[in-house]
Amino acid sequence: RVPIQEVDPTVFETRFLRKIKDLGEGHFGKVELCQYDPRGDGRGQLVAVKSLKPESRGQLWREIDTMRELYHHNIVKYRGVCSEDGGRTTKLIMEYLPAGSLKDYLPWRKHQTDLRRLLHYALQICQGMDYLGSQRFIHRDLAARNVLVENESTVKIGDFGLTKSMKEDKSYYTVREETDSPVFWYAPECLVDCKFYSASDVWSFGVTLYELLTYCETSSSPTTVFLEMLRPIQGQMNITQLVEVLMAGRRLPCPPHCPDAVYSLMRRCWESSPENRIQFKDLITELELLQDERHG
Ligand SMILES: COc1ccc(-c2cccc3nc(Nc4ccc(N5CCN(C)CC5)cc4)nn23)cc1
Repeated sequence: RVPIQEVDPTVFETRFLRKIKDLGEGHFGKVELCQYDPRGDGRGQLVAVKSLKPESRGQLWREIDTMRELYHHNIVKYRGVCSEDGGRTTKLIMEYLPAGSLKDYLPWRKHQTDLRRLLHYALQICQGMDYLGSQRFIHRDLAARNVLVENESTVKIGDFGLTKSMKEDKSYYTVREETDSPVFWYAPECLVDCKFYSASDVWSFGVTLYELLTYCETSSSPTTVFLEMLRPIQGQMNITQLVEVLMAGRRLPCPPHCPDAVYSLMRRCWESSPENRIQFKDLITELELLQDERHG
């Protein structure tokens, strides 16, 4: 009997990985669209391939180990890894979502996307985040740019570059000096104490909900609005000014045409102290109630 060659489907060979285009880059490295075509018939699957700058290699393995353990309808699927030159460079292979992130998708679909659908996306993000929290992970970079669109009824959390595991039962993660941190998505405790709790992800979700209700348009983005609010006196905005404004109780404004009930949900994500913030499981309940109301 000839033994059937056991092929590990999560091992991708470089020679069959054909780059098609760049999908995005960050301080981490980059994500490319590739076709994996081992049969060479041009009918291989499309995949999103994340590679990191060499100095962040350790980070990529943490990200790979994170994604390997996550199975949820609203989290982008891990496909496998591709190691080159003797494992010195490793790439993370994920399912490819053709429509891109909410920031790529929503501004162009503004007129086909009603409030009910926005709340449906918000609910799915909370379901993904509630699952992430149940696995003792903290995302630390939840924003519309990291939420990917599978189709007009499904979105998935798509980037775990800053996700930290809280296995050793700590309740927060101490942020190292981050290069270009998404400060306008950060809760006060992250800005002041460099501490990231699961409740800090709830704050970021509130900002992401604000982005959804403004259709992810750059003109009304959190960065634009906060910078206007801070109107940097001596030009360059600094973290202290942002903290002062937040400690004074200032928050992003209610987006145009956003119902009070939805804005009050955002405000409950932006409570100054983490323990007073609403949790993802309660956000799910509230968003489901709002959905039913909208069913009429
Ligand atoms: C921070 O940059 C990224 C880029 C891609 C991903 C990622 C991870 C895991 C799966 C996945 N699927 C897609 N799809 C996708 C499709 C289209 C576009 N854009 C098309 C239009 N362009 C103007 C912008 C990019 C971007 C991403 N992106 N993507 C995550 C972070």
